[in-house]
Amino acid sequence: MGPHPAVAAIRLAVRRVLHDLLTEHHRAPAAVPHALAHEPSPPPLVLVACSGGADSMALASALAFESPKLGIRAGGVTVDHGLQAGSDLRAAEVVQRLRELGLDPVDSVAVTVGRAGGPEAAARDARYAALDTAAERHGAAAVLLGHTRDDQAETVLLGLARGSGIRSLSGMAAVSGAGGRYRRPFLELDRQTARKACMVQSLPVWDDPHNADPAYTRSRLRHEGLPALEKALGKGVVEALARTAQLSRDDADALDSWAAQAETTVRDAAGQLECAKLYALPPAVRRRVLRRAAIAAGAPAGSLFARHIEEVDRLITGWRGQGAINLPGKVVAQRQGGRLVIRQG
Ligand SMILES: Nc1ncnc2c1ncn2[C@@H]1O[C@H](COP(=O)(O)OP(=O)(O)OP(=O)(O)O)[C@@H](O)[C@H]1O
Repeated sequence: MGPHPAVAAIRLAVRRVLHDLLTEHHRAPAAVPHALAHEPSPPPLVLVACSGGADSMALASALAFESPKLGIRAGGVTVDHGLQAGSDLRAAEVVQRLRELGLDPVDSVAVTVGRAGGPEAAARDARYAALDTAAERHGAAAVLLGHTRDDQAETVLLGLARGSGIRSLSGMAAVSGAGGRYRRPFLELDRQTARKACMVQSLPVWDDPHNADPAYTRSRLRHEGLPALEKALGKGVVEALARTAQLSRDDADALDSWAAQAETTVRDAAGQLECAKLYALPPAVRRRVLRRAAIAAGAPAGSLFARHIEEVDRLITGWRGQGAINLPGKVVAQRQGGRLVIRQG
């Protein structure tokens, strides 16, 4: 008898990603010192980022099962955010569970969570910094994350509520980070399947109380927003939102490359942006050109919002002699004799 369907599903999802990694590894093996150049390159190491929750425990179990069959080394990292009493004990417990699955090396990394951008963003920044460091320390080829289709649907809704265009609707990528380090094998799998896979394999899981705390936006969305949407629109809404993410990502990539090309055609010989040529571009491309120009002038991408770009756009499409527009990073945009000048002032 084969494994339970939920276990088969998580293993298949992980196997696909491991196959991709092996193909990439054989195509571009890591640089080796000259003396070792003739020896076979060591098998790649893949780490699972594990909170101890159902999604990442399911991921760890599937990695532990699939990696030896493909000659891949598998390890794990858990990050202790230090946000709850006893979080160090919980991290130690996760380490033990990962070792019991046969993963090696397994690390627990304690981080200090700052305040920048709010509690969720600060914890995320600290977590990714710790995962980056762990991956580099061990020379890992990839770090697997347990984001599911449900997480993706939540991310799309959060982007939609920000009102900043299709890039923010495109959610999380299956491959991201420096050199494609982060992989999300469960992005097309629902949370229930991951949880079920843990249950049937008798894997103990830890339910993060933050996930149920209504003080957090994502938690409210998970427990109130999405269930209300499902009630109104039907069960397929999560899948539809996840599909929206993929379609939006492709559209956003296409528009970005269009804008990169257009930018070279709207500058004069001195490199200044010509307002008439900007005016002739489709709005979606023009706004991207303006955003690129503002970032090139020194505006930090993370602080540059849709409303900033709309104001700059009005210098082109709604010109009535407005003054200079102040942008984040002390960048100023102003119209001067048919040219749009964007510079740090
Ligand atoms: N403390 C942590 N240590 C290591 N990895 C983490 C930690 N917290 C989250 N991750 C990684 O990020 C992924 C997404 O985490 P998040 O908390 O957003 O989702 P989740 O649905 O609660 O996941 P999980 O059920 O695995 O905790 C996790 O599946 C895991 O891979």
